[in-house]
Amino acid sequence: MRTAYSVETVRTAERELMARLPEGALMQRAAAGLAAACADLLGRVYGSRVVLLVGSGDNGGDALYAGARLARRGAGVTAVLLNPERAHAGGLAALRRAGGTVAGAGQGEGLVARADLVVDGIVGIGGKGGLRPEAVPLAVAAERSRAAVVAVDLPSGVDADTGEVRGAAVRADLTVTFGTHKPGLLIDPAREYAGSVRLVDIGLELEAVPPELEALQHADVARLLPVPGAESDKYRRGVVGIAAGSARYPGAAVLAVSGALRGGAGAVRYVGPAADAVIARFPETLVSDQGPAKAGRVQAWVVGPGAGEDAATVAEVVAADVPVLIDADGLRLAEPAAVRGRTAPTLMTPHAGEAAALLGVSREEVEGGRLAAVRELAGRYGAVVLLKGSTTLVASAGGQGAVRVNATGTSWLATAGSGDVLSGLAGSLLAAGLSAVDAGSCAAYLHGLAGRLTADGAPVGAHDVAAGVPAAWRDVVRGG
Ligand SMILES: NC(=O)C1=CN([C@@H]2O[C@H](COP(=O)(O)OP(=O)(O)OC[C@H]3O[C@@H](n4cnc5c(N)ncnc54)[C@H](OP(=O)(O)O)[C@@H]3O)[C@@H](O)[C@H]2O)[C@@H](O)CC1
Ligand SMILES: [K+]
Repeated sequence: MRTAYSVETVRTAERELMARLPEGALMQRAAAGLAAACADLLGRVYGSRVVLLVGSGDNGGDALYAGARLARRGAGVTAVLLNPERAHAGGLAALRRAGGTVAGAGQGEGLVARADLVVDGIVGIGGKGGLRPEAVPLAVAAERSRAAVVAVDLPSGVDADTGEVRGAAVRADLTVTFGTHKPGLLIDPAREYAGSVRLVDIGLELEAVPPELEALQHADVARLLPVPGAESDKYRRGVVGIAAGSARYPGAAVLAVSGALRGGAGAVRYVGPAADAVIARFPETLVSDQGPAKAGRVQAWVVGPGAGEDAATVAEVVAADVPVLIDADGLRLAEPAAVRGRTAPTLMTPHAGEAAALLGVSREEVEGGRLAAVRELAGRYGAVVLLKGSTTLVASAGGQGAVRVNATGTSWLATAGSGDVLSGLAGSLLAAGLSAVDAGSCAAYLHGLAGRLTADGAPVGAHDVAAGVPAAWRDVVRGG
């Protein structure tokens, strides 16, 4: 499991560790890891041109000490000081001793344009808001230049705790972060600014503290996925009910069923007006022309994909005493009080637009502040909420505790019907006995991986993604 901790938690752990270590030891650990990552990226350090962008805090100190290490290995290192009076004194002295030079902010843009490597030490976890105006031209020059850009701890200008980006921020090829991932490194939009992320262990002790974010890895998903025992029959493996599709949108039903068939349930039961289309494509589906309440036993329901205006079916499913996944039209049609009143687990799976409608805010607000939005929805509905997107988030019912973040997605998954497949898949995992948080996060993981494996750099349709789920599942259980 990969975890990310809030700045407040990092600060507390940092204080405790600093009290036990000689002064400056932590910064030296950070700088050593940073310099090693820079050297790896440069390939040849000797003779390379390195420009350090140095702000007034310890983030700049890390950059200066790392620059000193690179200068000792023969790099030409120049520090551009944004605030010369307040630059880290020890770091500056170390750089000078190693043969590095110092320039004012006015020379920065020209230096950046000619550099092989730019180290962004403008601001780290002490930052508030986007970049300040004096730092913006340097960030722009770094983006335009052919130099590799390495961010120290975080790309300057992004919010460490939320992943929000207000105004300009540095775009990095690599972020070298210390002690733990920060939430912003795993959540869009900030995640996109970070490039690839390298974690440097500086000895912070965080195991006893609850993280802000958790990201499942292959081994975690492999442990959670259902495995049928020798005694299993279809009912013991779980039956998932799909109440989806309409005369207008029969395809949503077909796609939800296609996901459900690959999610580990022993059988898929379909109720709704698209039974013919479903059976034609997937003859193994149990179809019923009765409503959900009369359809026969299921261990979990999926309701909403392509449901159109069928509020009665949504209400019937929401009243069921088994785990329920509510998606798409179902999110709009479900009575909030009925959802809140449920006692069995509920999993809601909105995309940003649907989440915005439920919260009464703009889509941009949800996309810019995904973590707050998913927690808020989970709190309001007392339900597990899976907020879809390039970094899908899953919040526990009530919105407290660690939020799961999924990073297996690919932008090729932004295709019509892809969400219907995800719903079926997650519903199937719910029926197989996973908790709503596990079902949602494992489904997002498999769905993202299936998208990657199937797309392999080319456009794919939602049905291809569903067909790719078994390969993703095998990849996970075989350890990648
Ligand atoms: N955690 C750990 O264990 C370790 C942490 N370490 C390192 O320390 C870093 C944190 O250092 P920090 O606390 O000195 O804060 P930092 O991020 O340098 O910025 C503060 C300065 O930035 C300024 N500023 C604020 N907002 C701004 C903006 N938007 N745009 C531009 N400037 C802005 C603000 O200026 P002021 O408001 O005072 O004028 C203030 O002076 C951390 O990220 C990591 O790199 C490692 O060395 C070792 C172990
Ligand atoms: K930085």
